[in-house]
Amino acid sequence: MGAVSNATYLGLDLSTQQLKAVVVDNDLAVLHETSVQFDNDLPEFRTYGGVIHKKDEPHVVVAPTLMWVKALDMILDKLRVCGVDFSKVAAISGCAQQHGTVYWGKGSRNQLQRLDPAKFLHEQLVTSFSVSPSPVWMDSSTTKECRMLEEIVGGPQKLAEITGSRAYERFSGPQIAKIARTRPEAFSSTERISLVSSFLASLFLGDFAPIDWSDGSGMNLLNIHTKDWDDVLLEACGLGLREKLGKPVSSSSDIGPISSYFVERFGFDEACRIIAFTGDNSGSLIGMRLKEGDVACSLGTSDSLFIWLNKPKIVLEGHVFCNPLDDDAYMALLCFKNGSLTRERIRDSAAQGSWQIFNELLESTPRGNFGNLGLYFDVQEILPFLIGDRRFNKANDEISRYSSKEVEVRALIEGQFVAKRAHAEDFGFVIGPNTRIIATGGASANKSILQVLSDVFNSPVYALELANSAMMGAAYQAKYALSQNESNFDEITRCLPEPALVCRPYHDAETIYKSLVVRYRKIIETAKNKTSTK
Ligand SMILES: O=C(CO)[C@@H](O)[C@H](O)CF
Repeated sequence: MGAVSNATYLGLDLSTQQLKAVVVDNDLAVLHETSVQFDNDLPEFRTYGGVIHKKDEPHVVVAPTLMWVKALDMILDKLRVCGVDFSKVAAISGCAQQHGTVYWGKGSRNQLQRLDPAKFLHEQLVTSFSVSPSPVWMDSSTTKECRMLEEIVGGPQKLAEITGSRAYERFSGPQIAKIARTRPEAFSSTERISLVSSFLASLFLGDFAPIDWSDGSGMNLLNIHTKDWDDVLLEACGLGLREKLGKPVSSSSDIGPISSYFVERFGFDEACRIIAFTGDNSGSLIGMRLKEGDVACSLGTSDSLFIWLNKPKIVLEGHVFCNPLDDDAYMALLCFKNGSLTRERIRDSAAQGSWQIFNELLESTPRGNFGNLGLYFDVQEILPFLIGDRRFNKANDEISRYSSKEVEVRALIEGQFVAKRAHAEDFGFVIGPNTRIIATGGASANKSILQVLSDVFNSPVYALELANSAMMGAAYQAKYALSQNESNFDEITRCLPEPALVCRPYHDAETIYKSLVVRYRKIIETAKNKTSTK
């Protein structure tokens, strides 16, 4: 079918809380967009924020694999009811929450290859998974496996040099190693291990889809220089892992035709191509059309900062991933686990659950918040590795509560962004006079929050018309991958509007927040020392 003028492209984002889908035309304009919210639309799975926190196993966080399958059944029917003509879709790509792992049991490939178009996917795949529910990125129960991986290659610095990151609890390698150690029978009966991204691609492909280099960089298993698995790390995690993972591919690979299941059930053209799916942050980098020098700030379930890198660097905090658009480039990522769910907690406790009241409270307090600074970590934070709430007054005494709700609200938002700036500077992000912060994710629609982001980074903040940059990135990748022999990515996306300026920093911002960043560093050093001596 190729890139013909009336072609459309389907992009999906399987994020933590929902599955989102968008159909764009040949000019990448949105024709249809819809979503399936896991908690509300699939209540039978009893998730909160799309995940399940295991009560009897601290730090274990999972998500029902079959819920994701059922969400795909639902979202395609929602698109069909919206009037989408699937026969025009020339290519499909997607992205998904990173690091989560899906374990396909013995015989599941055969099931994928022989799906009955008269039935729902979830009816046919209910027995396909050897491990379910799936461990997801919010899990932090694999510290033992992290230390093992670092030790086997000669330490965290060496692991970061090979895979782009020191070992992190949420990364797929430590997660797989834990399954192999604690559930050896399930591990040995596993035919294929997918990331959440390649799992979703497998459904469309009707076969096991390969892991792409960019999302594969979030596993502590892929050598980001050779773009191949590191055998020492594979063997340390589990026997036969190379075969279970399959060969990783470039993120803009055409991985094959759509499964006949979708042709017969939904009317897709058999010429529709499936493009490799990738991680949600990589999808956002594509959707934001990030330029060198820009800093992307994604404000979602997790918050993340990322930049384009022309070459890798070795860091002990943060991550270097293979670039999803340019096979010779990279991207830097800093991830903060306590994002929107923490903001919603304080919205509910301090602002009666109303964003309007939240914003009024935020705007009623001065920059610097009378010297108060707060850190709010509902779940084990990644950067810094701390958990719990910590509130400090202007004398830097830790206190149990603030005197007013408006101080609490500002302490949350300033604390989240001061932490981001401190860790970004430690990583080597250059925040200078020409820096643009490009905001995306749900909270990027909140101008009051973006004003604090602008002040803390002393940089102007821009936002895209569409907050769902990861989903849009998937649609752009679908078209780009089909057309990359004729046009480069900039040419493909030139028709799109540039990010719009939302706010600029106040003149006093740099003075206020430069000192808050110093204070933040001292607070977390003290807190980490206290935690390590416990
Ligand atoms: O863990 C993360 C990145 O390393 C998060 O951004 C997840 O991808 C969110 F789904």
